[in-house]
Amino acid sequence: MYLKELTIDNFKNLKHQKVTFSAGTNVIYGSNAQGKSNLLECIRLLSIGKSFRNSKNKDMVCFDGDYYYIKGVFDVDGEEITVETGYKLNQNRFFKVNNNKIKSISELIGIILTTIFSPDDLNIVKGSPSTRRRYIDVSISMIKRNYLYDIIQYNKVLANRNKILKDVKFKKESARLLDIMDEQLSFFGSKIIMYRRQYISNLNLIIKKIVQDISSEKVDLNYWNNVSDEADDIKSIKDLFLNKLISNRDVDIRYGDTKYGPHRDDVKISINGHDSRIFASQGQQRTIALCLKLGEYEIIKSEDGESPILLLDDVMSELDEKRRNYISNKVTRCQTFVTHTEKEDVKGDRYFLISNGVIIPD
Ligand SMILES: Nc1ncnc2c1ncn2[C@@H]1O[C@H](COP(=O)(O)OP(=O)(O)OP(=O)(O)O)[C@@H](O)[C@H]1O
Repeated sequence: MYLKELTIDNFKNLKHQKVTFSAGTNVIYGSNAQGKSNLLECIRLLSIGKSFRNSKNKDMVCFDGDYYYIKGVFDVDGEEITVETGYKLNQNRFFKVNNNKIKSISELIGIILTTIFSPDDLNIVKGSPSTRRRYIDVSISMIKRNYLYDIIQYNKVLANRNKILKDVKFKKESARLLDIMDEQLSFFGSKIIMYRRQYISNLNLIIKKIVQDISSEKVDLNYWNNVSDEADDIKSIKDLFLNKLISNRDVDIRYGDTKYGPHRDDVKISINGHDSRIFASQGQQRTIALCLKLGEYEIIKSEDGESPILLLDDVMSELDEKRRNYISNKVTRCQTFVTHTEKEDVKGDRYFLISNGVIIPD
């Protein structure tokens, strides 16, 4: 799959422009703060419906404008697919696929596959469990169509359950409501746990191979959750989860919060047998982050049959030659966007200079 043409209007410092790209490697170069990452942000937004820099909608609107609009024309297995998004200040954002409005991001994710490498990937290794959950959830959503829907539903039920738990006027009706919510929470939660367990076990196998190729370290991923250590079929996980919710209900009421469930999940990453959050050096953290992303790329490719579009945001300069070559050899025959300050440093099929928000093909 590849992005053929991108139309951008008022997205951050990128004013109105239409650009066509190569199906191979597109090198986006230019000085600092010219709009290179903003361009990758547009492409990622069309793929997962969210900014990879966690920008809010209003912050993505150009300072002197009141809306932004992005349209990408993609080739997916020979078929042309158009994805559009737009936002006007104080209105709702919209997404369209082939001119049809879609209701939820869960219908968008998985159509245009992308994997992004950015310096912020280090946070997956050293950040909080929620950062690792987000990384895993986006990766799984790309390949499992209903996964994001399950997550959204789970979070809605969880928020309602916590609201009831905190309600000082806890009554008999509240107990009945909690019965219904525990049933729903265990229904959606068991699916999330099962998919995460399968995905992380698969990723762990792939990463072990990648690590061997690029370093002498030993990296291990372990899925951690407080519902079930072993069970990997939905029914057993659901029963275990429901029992925990019911038996812990009094404690949950006391704390006004739900103790058990995938909202507390983590991925424990160890390097040479030690917790990477505490013991990994900067260089080792970078190696792990790179392997996590390469692993994600491999899984999406093998599950979908199509290579995701690769977005390499300012990462080449941080890697040594061995790792740069490894990426280049690994990701052949897929469309790539690489941002860099110097044109000469990166081999590409087409080059684009970005200057003050204007994309100029060479
Ligand atoms: N809403 C906005 N409206 C206009 N400009 C914005 C907006 N948000 C960010 N910018 C500008 O976009 C520019 C940053 O663009 P970007 O992050 O893409 O830079 P870059 O070329 O990747 O730089 P670097 O090489 O330093 O990473 C900054 O000048 C910033 O002020």
